[in-house]
Amino acid sequence: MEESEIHQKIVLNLSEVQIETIRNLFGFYNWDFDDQLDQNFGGNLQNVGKVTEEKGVQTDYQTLQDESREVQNNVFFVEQIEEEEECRYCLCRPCITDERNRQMWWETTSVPPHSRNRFFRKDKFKRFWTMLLHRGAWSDERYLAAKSEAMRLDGRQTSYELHRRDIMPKCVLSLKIVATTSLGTNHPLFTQRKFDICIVDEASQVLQPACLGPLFSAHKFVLVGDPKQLPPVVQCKEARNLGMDESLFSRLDDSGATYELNLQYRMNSEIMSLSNKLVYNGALQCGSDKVANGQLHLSPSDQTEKIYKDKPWIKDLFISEPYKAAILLDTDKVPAPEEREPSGLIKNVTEAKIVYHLVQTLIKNETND
Ligand SMILES: Nc1ncnc2c1ncn2[C@@H]1O[C@H](COP(=O)(O)OP(=O)(O)OP(=O)(O)O)[C@@H](O)[C@H]1O
Repeated sequence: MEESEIHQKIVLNLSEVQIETIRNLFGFYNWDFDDQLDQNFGGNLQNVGKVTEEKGVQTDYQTLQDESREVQNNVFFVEQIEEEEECRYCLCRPCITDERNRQMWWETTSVPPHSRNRFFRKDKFKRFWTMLLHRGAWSDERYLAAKSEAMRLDGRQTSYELHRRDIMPKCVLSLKIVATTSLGTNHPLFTQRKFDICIVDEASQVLQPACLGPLFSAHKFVLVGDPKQLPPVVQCKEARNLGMDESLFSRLDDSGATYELNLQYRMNSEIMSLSNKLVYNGALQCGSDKVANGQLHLSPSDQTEKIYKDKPWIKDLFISEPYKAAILLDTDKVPAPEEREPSGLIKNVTEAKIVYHLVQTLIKNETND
């Protein structure tokens, strides 16, 4: 090992509980350590930056540094209109998170997003919060008062002291409909307000602990799911045997509480009969005659005719007859054997080629269906 590597510092940004644990551990083994708290960031981010910069890794601290430079060039400058009322949440005149005023900061493209924030929403959202940081919002008395009130209101006491997004602008708090993943509901938006109804889609595939989280943010809930589809994926056999793959939907499923939706609009009657015979015991119905009799009408182009000449089996598949709505292709005699790659993945090149030809034929038809 290189000498320089041996003397590298490891610097962490920690919660109080983690600090206490590490102190005890280091004390027990009599190891040296320094507490280096940075007041501005609530942790020792500066040192994280120093250590990882040497290794050429981009860090949040570096991003902040880059952003600070940009701030000097007024990238985060938000025009303040004195006559407007100041928003008590974002401390701007007028409120910049209001949909009408969004363009005042939203369109800035000169700051490259951090690699972890490259998705559109995260990137824009992060810029907004960084901008508030540079406006000194986090140390403003009004912000601190609102923050302690938010902490008082949050019965769940999630780790607020490290969370800069605990104060939501009024316009965000008052959104009527919010979509999220089950695990996304520890976001302050959900801890600081209660919704009328929480609708959990695909609830029969969500683990019970994950499904319960969002329900605490609403007065009523509706679970939407299909217990005949896959249950939650639990890889551990022991956990499965102990019932971990039972969804909240299955647990609460009861004729008094469950309303069955039997009309479907996605398959014609021929395709539906497969599902009905295999799974739903005849309960599924087509929502309309149009759906029941729906067919794909293909208008072969010159290119399709050429494909049909070379591969007559494809022409046979695409005949527009109701009885041809669901076709099973038996590749046993082709043959189309499966191959296992060294990584353990299974592939079937011949079947992939068949799918390729079918898709090509569909694309080359002159149809708008
Ligand atoms: N009332 C309706 N009239 C016409 N088409 C509809 C109607 N309801 C649903 N559809 C169509 O049926 C298809 C399936 O609908 P949707 O995705 O809402 O079903 P779902 O039960 O949520 O499916 P999943 O099993 O994927 O959760 C869509 O193409 C949708 O446009």
